[in-house]
Amino acid sequence: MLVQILTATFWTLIPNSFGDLLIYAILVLTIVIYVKSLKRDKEWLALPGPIPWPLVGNAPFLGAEPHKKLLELSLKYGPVYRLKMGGIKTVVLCNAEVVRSALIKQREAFSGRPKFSSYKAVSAGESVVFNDEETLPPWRSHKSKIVRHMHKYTTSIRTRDKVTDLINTECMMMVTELDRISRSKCVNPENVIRMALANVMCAVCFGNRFEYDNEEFQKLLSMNTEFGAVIELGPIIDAMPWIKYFIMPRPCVFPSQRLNEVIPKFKVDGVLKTFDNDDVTNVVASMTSEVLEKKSAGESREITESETKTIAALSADILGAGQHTTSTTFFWVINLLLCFPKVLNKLTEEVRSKLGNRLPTLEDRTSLSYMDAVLTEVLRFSSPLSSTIPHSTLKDVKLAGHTIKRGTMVIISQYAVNHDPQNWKNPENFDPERFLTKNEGGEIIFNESLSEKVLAFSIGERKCPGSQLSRMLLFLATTLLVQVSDLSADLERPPTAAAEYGLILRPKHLSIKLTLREHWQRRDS
Ligand code: HEM
Repeated sequence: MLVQILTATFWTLIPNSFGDLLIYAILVLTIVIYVKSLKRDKEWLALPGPIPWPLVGNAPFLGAEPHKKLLELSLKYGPVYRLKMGGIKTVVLCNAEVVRSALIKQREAFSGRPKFSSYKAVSAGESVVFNDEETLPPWRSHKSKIVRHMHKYTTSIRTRDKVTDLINTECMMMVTELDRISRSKCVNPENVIRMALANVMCAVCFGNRFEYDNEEFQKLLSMNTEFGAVIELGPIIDAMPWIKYFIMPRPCVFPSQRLNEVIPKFKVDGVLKTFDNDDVTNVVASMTSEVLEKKSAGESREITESETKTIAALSADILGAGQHTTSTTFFWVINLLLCFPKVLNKLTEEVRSKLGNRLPTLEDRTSLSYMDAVLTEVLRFSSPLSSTIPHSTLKDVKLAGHTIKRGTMVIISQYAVNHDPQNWKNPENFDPERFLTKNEGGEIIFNESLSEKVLAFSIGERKCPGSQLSRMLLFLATTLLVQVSDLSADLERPPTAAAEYGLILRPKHLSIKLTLREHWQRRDS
C-alpha cells in the first residue's frame, strides 16, 4: 500500500508541462536565495533575538507599545539583540554600557543613518539629521556648524539675557491665554503650548516671533506636523515597500517634495536679504556669517545659490527637530505634575519661596534643586524620544563580543536605558527625589552625576545639538508656569502617566484648568 502511494506521488511530481517546470524553477530559486541569505546573514543571525518572519520580520510583534517591548526583549535576550524590521536587519542596544561602547568608543562607526528614501527626501537630501558622512560628504562640517552656533547662542552673555527674555515673554503669553480659555471649563492646552514653543524656536532661528494668527507661522506649524508624519511612516514603507500595495497610506505620507520647497525657504530668504555680519543674535544669521566667512575681504557679498541651499537646510533641521520635541516634553511636565500633586505642591513651594514676585532667570537654576530633579525625572520617566532616530553602521564593528556588519540598522532604546532595573531603583515609579542628594555640609542638592545617566538627547557623534536650549526652555517655562499660575487636573478626565506611542511618546490625554495668580493678573492688565 505504502509503495503504491509513494509511486503515485512520484508520478504526480514529475513536471509534465512548461507551467510545472516554471513553478519548480521558482521554488528551487527561492530555496537557493534563502540558503544564500542565511550564509550572508550568518553573523547577524548569531546574535540573540526572536525568530524573524518572512516579509514582515519582527515588526508586527512589537505591539502597541514597542518601547516597552524593546525593554522586555532586552530582559530576555540581553542588552544587544537582533530584530528584523520588515526586510531590514537591525540591532537593538538597550543598556548604558553598550550604548556608551557604541556611541562614544566607536562614535564614527555608529554614526550612519539607514539609507531610507523618505530620509533622502528631506531638505532635498541636504538634511544633517537624516544623512551621514557617506551620503552627504560635508556632513561633519554642517553638523559642527549647528552644534557651534547653538552652543554660542545658548552660552554667550549677549544672547543669554535675550533668550531668557524671549522665553519668559512667550510663556507669559501662553499662560495668559490658557487662563483665558480655561476660565469656564477644563481645556486641552496642547495647541497653545505648541504655538508658544514654536514661536520660541522661530525667535531663536530668525530673531523674531510671530503673532499666533500669522499666515506664515501657521503654514510652518502645519508643515512641521506633515513632516512628522513623513518621518514616522516613511521608514515603515522603506522597510516593507510592498505594504503600499495593501494599505491606503495616509495622504501625508508622500508630500516630501512640497515639504522641501516650503520649510527650507520659510523665512530664511528674509533673513539672508537683511543679513548683517555682526548679528549673532539669532542662529540663522550666526550660521550665515560662518558659511560666508570663507570669502576673502574684497569679494562680492552676494550669497550663492548653493550657500542659500545649505543655510536653508541647516535652518530646517533646527526648526524641524526643535518644535514637537520641546512642546511634547513640556506636555509631559504638566501631565506628570498633575498626576503627582505632592510633587506639584513641593515644586510650587520651592519656586515661590525662592523667587518672591519676580520672573525666573537662568541663574535661579543653582537655587532650585527640586526643579532640576523634577525635570530630570520627567525626561527619564517619560523618555519622549523612546529610541533615537535609527543609526546604521558605517563599517563592520565588534560590540559586546558580537560582530555587526557594515550597513546594519541600529536602534538605541533610550527608554530601555532609562528604565533598566539594573541601574534604577523602581524604574516604573515617578520619583524626583532620586535625583536629590546631600553635600558635605548636609545641604540637599541636585545629584548632577546621577542625572548624567539619563539618556534623553542621545550621546556621541549624533548627540542632539538642541539639548542646552531645551533644558533652558524647560527650566524657564516650568518655573514660570508654577510661579504665576495655579494648575489643576480635570476631575472628569483624570490624568494618566501612560504614554501613547509615536515617533515621540506623548501623554494619552491632557485636560487642565489654569488660573493666573492675582499678582500676575494685575501685572497683566
Ligand atoms: C526636549 C527636547 C528635545 C529632545 C528630547 C531631543 C532629542 C533628540 C534625540 C534623541 C535626537 C537623536 C539623536 C540620535 O539619533 O542619536 C535628536 C537629534 C537632533 N536634535 Fe534634538 N531634541 C530636543 C530638542 C531639540 C532642539 C530644540 C533642537 C534645535 C536645535 C534639536 C535639534 C536636533 C538636531 C539637529 C538633531 C539631529 C542630530 C544628528 O542627526 O546628528 N533638538 N534630538
